Amino acid sequence: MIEIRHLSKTFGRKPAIDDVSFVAEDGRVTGFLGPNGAGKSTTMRTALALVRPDRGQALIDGENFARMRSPMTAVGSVLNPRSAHKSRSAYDHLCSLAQMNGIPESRVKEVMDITGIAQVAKKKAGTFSLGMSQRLSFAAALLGDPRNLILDEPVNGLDPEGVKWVREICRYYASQGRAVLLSSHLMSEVALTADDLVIIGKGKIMETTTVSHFIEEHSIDSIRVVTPQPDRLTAVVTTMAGASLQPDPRRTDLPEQARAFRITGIPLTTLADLLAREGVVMYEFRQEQVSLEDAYLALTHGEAEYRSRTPGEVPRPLASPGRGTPADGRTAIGRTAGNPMGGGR
Ligand SMILES: Nc1ncnc2c1ncn2[C@@H]1O[C@H](COP(=O)(O)OP(=O)(O)OP(=O)(O)O)[C@@H](O)[C@H]1O
Repeated sequence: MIEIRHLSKTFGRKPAIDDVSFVAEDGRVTGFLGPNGAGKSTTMRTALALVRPDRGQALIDGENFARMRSPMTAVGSVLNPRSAHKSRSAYDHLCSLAQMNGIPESRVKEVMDITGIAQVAKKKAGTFSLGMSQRLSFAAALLGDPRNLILDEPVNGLDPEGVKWVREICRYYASQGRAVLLSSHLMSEVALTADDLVIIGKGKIMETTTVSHFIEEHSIDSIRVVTPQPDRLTAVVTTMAGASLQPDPRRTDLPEQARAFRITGIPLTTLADLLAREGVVMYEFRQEQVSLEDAYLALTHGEAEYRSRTPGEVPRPLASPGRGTPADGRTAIGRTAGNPMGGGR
């Protein structure tokens, strides 16, 4: 069990985490979800005594990591896929970790098989792709057959088979009664893997719940209707108690006179019958579910430290005629607006 109790840490003047508390229970995968810079890594690194907190404490099976006699059997961690010495082979890297921690060499072979890197055992870690490096990090984490796993964005750089494998490893360890704490900024990934959910934004815990409860709470059914008669549609829907209608901004190849709406609070069949009876013309009529990713983004909106913008949202500097400026005064977005994806730090 991993217990995070009232952890706070400020770097310089900036609080990275502020009074963070939650428990990753045995036998469950706990998804630790938050946008970039939310404080996930700081929390995990504090639990592993790599960051000293200003306040609070983190306990693994009731013990402080820094005071553990046999840390590798208590907790395995995947923090940085490129942590192995570049000029060492994967095998030598794992052997030296095993030796330092009193783990038999036979376990090195086992974890290489489990993580699928046995074939590249003699290759230098520096030549590994990001995905292979991530597998090597996992091999190191599993060496001590740990009772707990702390995994910081473990699917980064993995191919679909690797992503599925991480999911299976997490589920397998949880099924054995161990605690798995898994960070991600992708709700879709966490929803497929985790039982419990801790959502963090700007260093503060925003929600602790279970994945199934989050799905139940946030999966709202809506009906998308496209019609050339928006006034008639609005008039019909507003007569229905509990129904509400909003314009749907996703205008995918609509005829000019058509408008798209999202309608909630009314069963699909009731609405279909009503619109047919009233003779409202429809070009499109279908049920949609708000995706979990949308619900999560709505929850953490405003909590992201680094937000990307689409090229259209980035203000264009006024074009002054000169070298490289098209003759008609247009500016080239890619050149003038920087990286439209933003995001990194
Ligand atoms: N060693 C450090 N020195 C200064 N600031 C730091 C340090 N480590 C983290 N921070 C800052 O603390 C905040 C939280 O960062 P953290 O890495 O914990 O977030 P995160 O949720 O893991 O983000 P990401 O998903 O991008 O990895 C950020 O503002 C970050 O810049």
